[in-house]
Amino acid sequence: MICTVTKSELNRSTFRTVFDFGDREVAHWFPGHMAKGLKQMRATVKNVDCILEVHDNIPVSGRNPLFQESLDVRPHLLVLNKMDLADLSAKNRILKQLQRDGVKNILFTDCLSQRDENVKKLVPMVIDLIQSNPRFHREEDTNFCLMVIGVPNVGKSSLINALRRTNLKKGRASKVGGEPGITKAVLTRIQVCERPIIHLLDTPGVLPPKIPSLETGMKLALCGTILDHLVGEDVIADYLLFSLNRLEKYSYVERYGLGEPTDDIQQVLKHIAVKLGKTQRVKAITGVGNITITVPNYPAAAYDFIRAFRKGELGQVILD
Ligand SMILES: Nc1nc2c(ncn2[C@@H]2O[C@H](COP(=O)(O)OP(=O)(O)OP(=O)(O)O)[C@@H](O)[C@H]2O)c(=O)[nH]1
Repeated sequence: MICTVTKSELNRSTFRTVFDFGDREVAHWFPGHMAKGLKQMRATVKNVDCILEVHDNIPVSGRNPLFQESLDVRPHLLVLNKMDLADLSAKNRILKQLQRDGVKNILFTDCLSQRDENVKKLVPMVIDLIQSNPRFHREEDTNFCLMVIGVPNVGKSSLINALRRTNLKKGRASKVGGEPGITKAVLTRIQVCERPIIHLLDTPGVLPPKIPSLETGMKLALCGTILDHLVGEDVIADYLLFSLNRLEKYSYVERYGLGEPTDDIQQVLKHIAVKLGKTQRVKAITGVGNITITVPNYPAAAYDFIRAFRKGELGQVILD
């Protein structure tokens, strides 16, 4: 049998199979003030009928085991948001994995879409869940109260806005931000449905992500859960390239005019910088005097590469 291996395939066979995280210290990646939320959430949970736990394209390792330990006393719906950015061919595998972890109720959403059918299903699902579980001291109350929780930047505020848009035809109530931790730890009740009356407790639900390994930490960083500068945009960009190659998502090659997949982040960033005109003129001292040379602005290119991924422009991906 004749087996033809292209030059590009041969190159790819030399790509990294493991990422070298170095001796980074994840302990400092998560600002302490966010951990305070958990205490507040524990105190609040007794006034809640159902918990909406929101996650994005790290649906398994992005979850915080503290949730199961301290908040899993109420009916629970896991909302996997940003599904427009996810590779849905992995959906069944993820569902099985989550079911093995004891998660029974799961809904996939895209909160930015005005026509997401699953956002419409959320209220009926929640009502079903509440009515099939004991409500204890809240049995007489005809109004329902939900709590939204999740690690930063997964779209909790966007979900609240989508629910208001869908069920009340109302606009934004919750501030949406691209930086993790924009939702402040203040308890706010936001109405999301008229019949029955359903309120959501916005904002206390920022769980500090549990970072059991550098790999999980880097996935969280890639999805914008951790402030970029705490991890380093250069290393996030390199981990992004590593992940795209591992998942065989090669659309970056054409987008940045690279010719073929590469495992070399400097090469990718150089192309991005040139393509986007993100170059800097710097002075260099040579043996024959000072000259000005043009060099790629690597930080700006890294920033652009990461942003493109988060907007789904480098393909649909599930990192778990
Ligand atoms: N593509 C896509 N982006 C989304 C979706 N939902 C939210 N986003 C974006 O994700 C970013 C974070 O959204 P927020 O709603 O502020 O997230 P949050 O969980 O409230 O954030 P914190 O306040 O940091 O806890 C924003 O840039 C949103 O536009 C979605 O379904 N799809």
